[in-house]
Amino acid sequence: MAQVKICGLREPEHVTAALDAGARYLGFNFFPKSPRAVSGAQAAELADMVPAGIARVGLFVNPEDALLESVLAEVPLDMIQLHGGETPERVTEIKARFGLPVMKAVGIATQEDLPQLIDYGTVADMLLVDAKAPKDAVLPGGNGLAFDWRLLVGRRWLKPWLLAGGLTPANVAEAIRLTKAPGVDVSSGVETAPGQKDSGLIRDFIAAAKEAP
Ligand SMILES: O=C(O)c1ccccc1N[C@@H]1O[C@H](COP(=O)(O)O)[C@@H](O)[C@H]1O
Repeated sequence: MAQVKICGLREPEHVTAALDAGARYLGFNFFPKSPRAVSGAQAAELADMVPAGIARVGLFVNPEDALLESVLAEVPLDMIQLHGGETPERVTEIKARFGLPVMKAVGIATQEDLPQLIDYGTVADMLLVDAKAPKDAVLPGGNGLAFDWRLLVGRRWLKPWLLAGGLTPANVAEAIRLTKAPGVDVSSGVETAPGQKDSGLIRDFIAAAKEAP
């Protein structure tokens, strides 16, 4: 059964909805330009609601050490998600310095992008296979854009991975069926407007992912 990450949570009711429906990963966004960004204090309150066994993931984009230090001093995260242009060397450095597993996002548009998944698979603990953001996008993820999932058919990576990018309650089962993704990650597909999560959509998404063949 596919595991589910709900990303960009900001409200206690949506954390409860995700936990009750069976999410395995909950994402808190620390990228200031995102409509889903939370402060350390907000995230600490949400993180306290999460039982053992469910991973609290902090999303960062090209973070400096000072940001990681200040967030980790306040929020008990279980994993760091790196969603910018962090190099493999920077992934290794962050893992060593902060002692947490790292999930590295890789943007995919064409098959030329796929070798990055091999490179990052040697250093990251998990891979997040997302749609490549448009060149002029403000956000490097969370844009509700999908890529051609057929690029992933028959591929295997060195590390556990999640599929992301434009997933919704309506298309997630087909995405899992086609790619055989062991897990999926969603942000805008469970929202009614940017940054506005919806408990019903969260439940529908998780149910559809768990029922996927
Ligand atoms: O969600 C955001 O605002 C965001 C900002 C900066 C980097 C990544 C972000 N979100 C991640 O992108 C994937 C895909 O998003 P979507 O479902 O297509 O909206 C999401 O799962 C987050 O991990």
